[in-house]
Amino acid sequence: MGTAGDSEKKPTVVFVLGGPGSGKGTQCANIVEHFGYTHLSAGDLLRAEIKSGSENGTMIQNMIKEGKIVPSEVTIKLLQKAMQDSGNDKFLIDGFPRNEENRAAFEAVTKIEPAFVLFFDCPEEEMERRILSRNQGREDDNIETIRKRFKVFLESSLPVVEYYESKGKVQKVDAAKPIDEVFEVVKAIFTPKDEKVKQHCCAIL
Ligand SMILES: Nc1ncnc2c1ncn2[C@@H]1O[C@H](COP(=O)(O)OP(=O)(O)O)[C@@H](O)[C@H]1O
Ligand SMILES: Nc1ccn([C@@H]2O[C@H](COP(=O)(O)OP(=O)(O)O)[C@@H](O)[C@H]2O)c(=O)n1
Ligand SMILES: [Mg+2]
Repeated sequence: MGTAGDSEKKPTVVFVLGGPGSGKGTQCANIVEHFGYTHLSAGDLLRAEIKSGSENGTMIQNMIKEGKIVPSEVTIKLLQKAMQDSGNDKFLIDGFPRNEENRAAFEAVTKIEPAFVLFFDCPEEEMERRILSRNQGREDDNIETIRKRFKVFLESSLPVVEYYESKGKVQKVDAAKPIDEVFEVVKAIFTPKDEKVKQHCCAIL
């Protein structure tokens, strides 16, 4: 029962990374529908924690407003609880790890290595356009905070992507294309290899 050395199988985790507005949440919803994963957005979990009136709420709210990254201890606890509550064993972890501290702590605490990292690559101007027309009433979707989030993304989050790149674990997707075109590429990444062979055979028959 969760003790070291037992035979309990570790869950499958895919980290979904990309700049603010690159389409992580949008594509995760599509992946859930087609491939039976549970979608856990670190940002959504932090926003729910603020709403719940938790003692960390004010701290989290201030950090999000400034585009800063919340200490991993807080975020990892929320992720672990959501994983347990889901009853599933396949997870898309969206917007996490966002810095080296997030990454190292998650690995140390959960002992889980991601199966791979899905990275949405999108130019900043396009991400800015998308966030400014997102209309989700988010306190951090204003131009001042957006600029700060872009800076944090370049300085702290991209190095995490590079770390996984050096381990050969990154599946990079051109996220500047329309939603359905991005999903075609994403779908191919999640489709098991034997299925792809089958589809290819059917296509040429
Ligand atoms: N490929 C795309 N092309 C145009 N708009 C998109 C695309 N993907 C997402 N969007 C829109 O851009 C906004 C940001 O997408 P979202 O999934 O919330 O990104 P993220 O979670 O990476 O911040 C949303 O309003 C969404 O509908
Ligand atoms: N791992 C994470 C993820 C998000 N966050 C905070 O939550 C904010 C919003 O994250 P998000 O993933 O919902 O944002 P988008 O990339 O979806 O636009 C970030 O700018 C951070 O302030 C965090 O502190 N740590
Ligand atoms: Mg999101």
